[in-house]
Amino acid sequence: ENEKQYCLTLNNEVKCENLSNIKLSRLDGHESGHIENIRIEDGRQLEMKTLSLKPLILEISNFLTKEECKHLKEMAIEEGLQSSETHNWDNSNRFILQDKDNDKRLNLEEMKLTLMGGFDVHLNKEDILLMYKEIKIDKDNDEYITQSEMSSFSPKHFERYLNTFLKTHPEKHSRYSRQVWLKPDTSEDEVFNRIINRASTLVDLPVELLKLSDFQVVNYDIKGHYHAHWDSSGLDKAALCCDKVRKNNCRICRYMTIFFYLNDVKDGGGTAFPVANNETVDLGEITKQELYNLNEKCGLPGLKVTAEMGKAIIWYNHFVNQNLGVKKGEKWVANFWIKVTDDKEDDLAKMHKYQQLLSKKKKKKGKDEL
Ligand SMILES: O=C(O)CCC(=O)C(=O)O
Ligand SMILES: [Fe+2]
Repeated sequence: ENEKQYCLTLNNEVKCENLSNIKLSRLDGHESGHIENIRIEDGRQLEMKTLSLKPLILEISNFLTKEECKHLKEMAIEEGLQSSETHNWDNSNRFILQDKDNDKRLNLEEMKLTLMGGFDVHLNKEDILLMYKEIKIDKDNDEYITQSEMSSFSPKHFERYLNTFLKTHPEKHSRYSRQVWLKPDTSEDEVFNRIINRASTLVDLPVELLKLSDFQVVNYDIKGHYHAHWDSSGLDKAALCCDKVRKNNCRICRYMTIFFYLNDVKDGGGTAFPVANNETVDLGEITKQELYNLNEKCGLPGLKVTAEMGKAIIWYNHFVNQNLGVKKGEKWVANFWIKVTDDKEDDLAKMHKYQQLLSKKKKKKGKDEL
């Protein structure tokens, strides 16, 4: 009866409810192409279009105004963008020899997987053969690397070579961009907070949840891209969500992604979902056909979304997505990754606490203004 109450903000209203009454809402899908009119807080009427049902992907053009896009870009520049690395090259603990067939040597395919895991690079056979030649590892030229051929090489040797190689082959990066985290929880920026509020209304999730989530602005230059990937980790792993444990083996728990395009790209720069609008997804096939590799596969088949300033797309995670690379101009986007762990009570407690903090701040501001 005396169940604990949690207070959360939605549509500018704080509501307090029992744990069991609070549900994580999820927008409904309609058939692909379906358009629903929505009205946002500044009075503008927008269209929300269903792009895919499986997974649910929705598109809202002009969700952000030109000024808001510009503002987010400026905030990012002020904060300082840094090269995106999906993997920390300093610790080579992901460099694990992928001797799949257990024959105590690596064939080209196995080396490819080894380097992909260790350094987030997408190499083809020619790239690897060139590397063998340059670093003189394949002594007998048989395209196999045996234990003895490997013995005088360490991950550092590969790393050094690949660093140089990637400078002239940026398309072989798994992710080639610059990025910066903006901080929704502590930011007092009015425009940013307005955007967060609008997004909260759009996806029908409390402001506190969005404010405790991850917001990242990304800038792509020519050849900038991000290969197909998951925005969230798989559920099957025996690890805790990264919020609770800041360990190497934690799971990234992102319930959904709200994705913003902050400029019009002159050529290229779309986002591809290679397995969208599919009833069944065969992960083995994705890997085998390298559907995640945009250089080789150009993001086909599946859904492609063009980059247009102010457009927002939202989707619920646990399916693959991919982009197409910038051909001309540059590309600015922002990811709003909505984090939900597997512990509802803990999430709500955090949000509730944050809600109290927010309302305290508001009150204080009010007093100061008098
Ligand atoms: O830039 C894009 O189109 C997609 C980027 C993306 O998926 C990501 O940053 O996680
Ligand atoms: Fe992504």
